Amino acid sequence: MFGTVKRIIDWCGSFKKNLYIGFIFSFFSGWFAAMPVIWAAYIIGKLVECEGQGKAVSTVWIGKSIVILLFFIFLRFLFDYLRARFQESISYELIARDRLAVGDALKRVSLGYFQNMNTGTILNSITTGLHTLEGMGIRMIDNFVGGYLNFICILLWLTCMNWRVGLIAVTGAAVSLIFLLIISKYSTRNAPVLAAANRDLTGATLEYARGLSVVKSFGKAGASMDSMKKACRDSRDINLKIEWGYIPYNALHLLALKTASVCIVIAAFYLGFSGQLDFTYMMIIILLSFHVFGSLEPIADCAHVLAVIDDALDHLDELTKESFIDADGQQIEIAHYDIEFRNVDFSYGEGRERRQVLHNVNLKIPEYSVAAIVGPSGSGKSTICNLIARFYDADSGSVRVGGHDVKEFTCDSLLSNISMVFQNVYLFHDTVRNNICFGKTDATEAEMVEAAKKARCHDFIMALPEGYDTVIGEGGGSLSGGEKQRISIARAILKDAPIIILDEATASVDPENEHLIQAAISELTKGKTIVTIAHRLATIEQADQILVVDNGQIIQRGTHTELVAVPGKYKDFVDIRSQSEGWKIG
Ligand SMILES: Nc1ncnc2c1ncn2[C@@H]1O[C@H](COP(=O)(O)OP(=O)(O)OP(=O)(O)O)[C@@H](O)[C@H]1O
Repeated sequence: MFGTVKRIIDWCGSFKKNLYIGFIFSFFSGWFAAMPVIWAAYIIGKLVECEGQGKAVSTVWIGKSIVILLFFIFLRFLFDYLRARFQESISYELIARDRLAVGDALKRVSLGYFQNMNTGTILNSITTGLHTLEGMGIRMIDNFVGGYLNFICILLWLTCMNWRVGLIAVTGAAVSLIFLLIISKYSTRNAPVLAAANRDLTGATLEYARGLSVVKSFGKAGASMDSMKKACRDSRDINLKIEWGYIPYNALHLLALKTASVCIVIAAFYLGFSGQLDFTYMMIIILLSFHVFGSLEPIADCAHVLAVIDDALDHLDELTKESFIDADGQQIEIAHYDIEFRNVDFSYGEGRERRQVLHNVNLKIPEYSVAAIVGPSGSGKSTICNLIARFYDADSGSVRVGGHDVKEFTCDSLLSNISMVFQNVYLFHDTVRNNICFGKTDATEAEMVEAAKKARCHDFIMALPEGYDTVIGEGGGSLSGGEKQRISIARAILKDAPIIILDEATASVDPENEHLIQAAISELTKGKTIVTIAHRLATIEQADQILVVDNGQIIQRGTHTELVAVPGKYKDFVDIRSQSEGWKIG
C-alpha cells in the first residue's frame, strides 16, 4: 500500500511540487477542520461555567466568538480550495502526457507487437487503465495522505488535552491500519485478475462490434457473442467475488475506528466526572471524538483501489517502455530515393507461430522509377512493401532507402519520405479537411483544395452537406469505397513524399470510379519513386521494372517486353489477366 503511494507520487514527475503544496494545504485544512469543533466546545464550556457561577455572559463576547468560529470555518474551506487548486488538475495533465506518450510509443513499435498483444489489452490499458489513473490516482493519494494528515492534526489536539485519550486514538488507528493492510494485500492479489477480466471484456466487445456485419448477414451471433457473454459473466463474477471478500475487512476497519471513538467518549466522561479533566476539555474531546477518524474511514476505499491503480501503472509502463523499433534511429535527410533489398529474410510471428514468408529477397528500385510487384495471393507482395516502411524488421539482410538501412532512421524521418495508399483505406472519424491534411497538418486551404482536385475528389466533397468540414463516419463509413480511396490519394498528394507505395485497388470498383482513381494516381505518382502492387495490365506494362514474387522469392524480374518473351509465371499471369480484362458482356 505504501509502495503504491510512493509510486503514484513518483508518477507525478514534474507535478510533484504541486502535490506537496497540496499536502501542506491539506494539513492546514485538517487543522482548521478541528478548530471550529474545539472553539464551539470552548464556547459551550464557558457558557456552562458562567451559568454554574451565576455570571451573565456578555453578548459582545458571544458575537466575537461566533465571528471567530465562522473565521475558522472560512479558513478550512479556503485551505481546501487551495489544495484543490494545486492538486485537482495534476491527474488530467499527467494523463494527457501519458496518452500522448502511449500514442507515440505505439507508433514506434513493430506491427508484430499488435499481433502478440491482444488489441483488447492495449485498448483497455489506454481507456479503462488510464481513466482509472485519471479519476482516482491523485484523489486516492490525497485521501490517503490527506486523511492521515487530518488525523494527525486532531490527534495532536487530543494528546495536548489528555495523553490517555491520544493513546486511545492512536490504538484505534493502528488496529484499523491492520485491516487496511489486509484489504490492500487482498486487493493486490485480485487487481491483476480484475484487470485481466476487463481486458477480456474489452477484447470480446471489440471483436463482437467488428464482426457485427458478418453476424447480421448470417443472422446469428455465433462464437463472438458467446465469448462476449462469457466475458460479461466472468467480469461480473470476479467483481462480486472481490466485493464480497472486501466487505468484512472494511467492516472491521470501520468497527475499530467507531469502537475507538466510543472509548474516547467514555474516557472523556470518566476523566471529566472524576475531576481529572476540565469540563471544557471534556466537551472538546467528546466533540472531537466524532471527528477524529472521519478522514480515516474512506481510506478503506483507497486501500482497495490503490492496487488497481498499481496495476494500471504497470500496464502504462509496459506500453510506454515497449522496445521502440527505432530506439537507435537518427533523423536522416536523404538526397536520393532509391530502394534496395539485400538478402532479406523475414518471418511473421514468434516461437511456434513463427513462419518465414520472405526468402533471400534481393531487389533494386532506382529513384524516380516505377516497380510493379506481381504474384499470386499470399506470395509476399504486401510484406515487401511493409518492410520498406519498416512496419516490421527483417530477420536478416538489409532494407535500404536512399542508401541508408531503414534501421538507421527514426520512424518519423523514414516515413516522411514515404506515402502509402492501401487497398483498405482507413479514414478517421474527423472532417474531410483533417483527413486530407493528416500528412501535412500545416497545409493551406489552397494546397488542400488543389490536392483534392488532383485526386478527383473536390466535386463530390463540395456536394457533401458541410463540404470540407463534413465529418466522416468512423473508418470512412459514410463514403463509398471509391470516394474513400480518392480522399486517401488526396492525403498522399498533399504529403508529397518522394516515395509512393501503392496497393492498386481497382479490382472492386466500377469503371467510372476506376477511371477517376487512375487519374488521381497519375497525379500522385508524377516524378516519384513508385512501388506498386499491381493488378491491372496497363499499370504493369508501363512499369520500368516488374518483380514477380512467388512463395516469398523473386522468381523473375525485367520489363514487360522482356518477361512476356519467355515462358514462366509472368507470361501465364499476363495470359490470364488479358483474358479477364478482355472479358465483355454480350
Ligand atoms: N500479419 C501477419 N501475420 C502472419 N502472417 C501473415 C501476416 N500478414 C501476412 N501473412 C502471411 O504472409 C504471407 C505473405 O502475405 P502477403 O500479405 O505479403 O501476401 P500478398 O502477396 O500481398 O497477398 P495478397 O495479394 O493476397 O494481398 C501469406 O502467407 C500471409 O498469410
